[in-house]
Amino acid sequence: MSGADALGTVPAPSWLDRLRGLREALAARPGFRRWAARFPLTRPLARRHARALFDLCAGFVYTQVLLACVRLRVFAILAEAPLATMALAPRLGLSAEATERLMGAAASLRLVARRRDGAWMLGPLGAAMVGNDGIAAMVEHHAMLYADLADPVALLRRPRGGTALADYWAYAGAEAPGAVEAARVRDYTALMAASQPMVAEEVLAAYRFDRHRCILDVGGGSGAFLAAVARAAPRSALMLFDLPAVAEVARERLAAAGLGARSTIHGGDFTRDALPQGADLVTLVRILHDHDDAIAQGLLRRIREALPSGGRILVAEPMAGTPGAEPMGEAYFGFYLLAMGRGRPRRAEEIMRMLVAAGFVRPRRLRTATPLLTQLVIADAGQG
Ligand SMILES: C[S@@+](CC[C@H](N)C(=O)[O-])C[C@H]1O[C@@H](n2cnc3c(N)ncnc32)[C@H](O)[C@@H]1O
Repeated sequence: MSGADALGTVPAPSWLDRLRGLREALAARPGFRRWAARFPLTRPLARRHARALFDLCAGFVYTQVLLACVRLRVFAILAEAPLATMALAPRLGLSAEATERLMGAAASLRLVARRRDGAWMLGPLGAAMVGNDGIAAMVEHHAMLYADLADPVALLRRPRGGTALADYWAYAGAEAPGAVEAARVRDYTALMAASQPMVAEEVLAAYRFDRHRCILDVGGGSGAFLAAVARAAPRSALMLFDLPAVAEVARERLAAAGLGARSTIHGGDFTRDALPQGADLVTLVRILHDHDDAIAQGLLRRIREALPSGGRILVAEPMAGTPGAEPMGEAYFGFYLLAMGRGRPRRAEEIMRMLVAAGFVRPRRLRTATPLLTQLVIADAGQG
């Protein structure tokens, strides 16, 4: 909420807001914009703004270019070897003309690049997608979000639910999440497992897990994160808690990874059931933002109850207000979770306040290499 009171009266603006107001009032005048676009000192800024605004208007087209590249396996094909249009076209199942059209668009987005001899090679962004099944899976998954966002005003006005994403994330609107059937958790659990390695890499580089005797991953999905933790903390016992249908998948996956003897799997509903005791570290990876405040706060309280004094909680998820990646929080996750029908992105400071309200002490942030992917907050279970 803003600083406005219940009647909507806004307090006097700060001098900085006054300056901003003046600048935007000028920019809102077409005559000033025409002048700024020609005047040498303001021209670079005017061009940057025009480009940023164009990118906002056209972003959905860029996304579809990326989707076409993913569906046609362009990056995997060019990772084998650069190819000329005539050789690439049959691999993509496109005409030479359509291949040129797609590659030209992808080159302008730095997904691919044209060599001096005319052959197509990977561009810097396409290269970053090679071998990263998690990004490709998210690009495919976005087809659903794209459909839900077709009429954003209607989405903002309608009651929750009735969207493709609310149906996909079966727990989001369920009266009794614990009763959600296996068939309804399969797809999201596979998507989470595919995108988990990039998150686990960030978290493991930022925090030492081998100082803990027993680690409980709440909402641990199929165990992809716990399996990565197991390698970094070979002597720690492992516990996972998730909905019963997901817990079954985790049991099989961890057993197949040779971690059956080290891990205990618990099926349940963390909005109602007590969490298992015995861990000195509880991890919550990509969980809190999926839930409204009351559920999220209740979950933190349950975790505090399950931890001994001196135990610790680690929260890892993309957070609002990430410097340099602000649209990822408020715009992307804000609207993704709106379509899903539950939850909201929170700032690290807000999560720290919630942790204190749940009885944790010394909440603090840990630095990650790519805050866009995940930020980290830890806190300790105080006495009592
Ligand atoms: C977004 S996924 C994250 C999975 C995993 N932590 C990861 O990062 O890959 C959220 C997880 O929370 C689980 N979950 C949601 N609501 C739950 C509830 N009420 N009780 C137990 N688990 C729940 C889901 O089944 C899902 O596995």
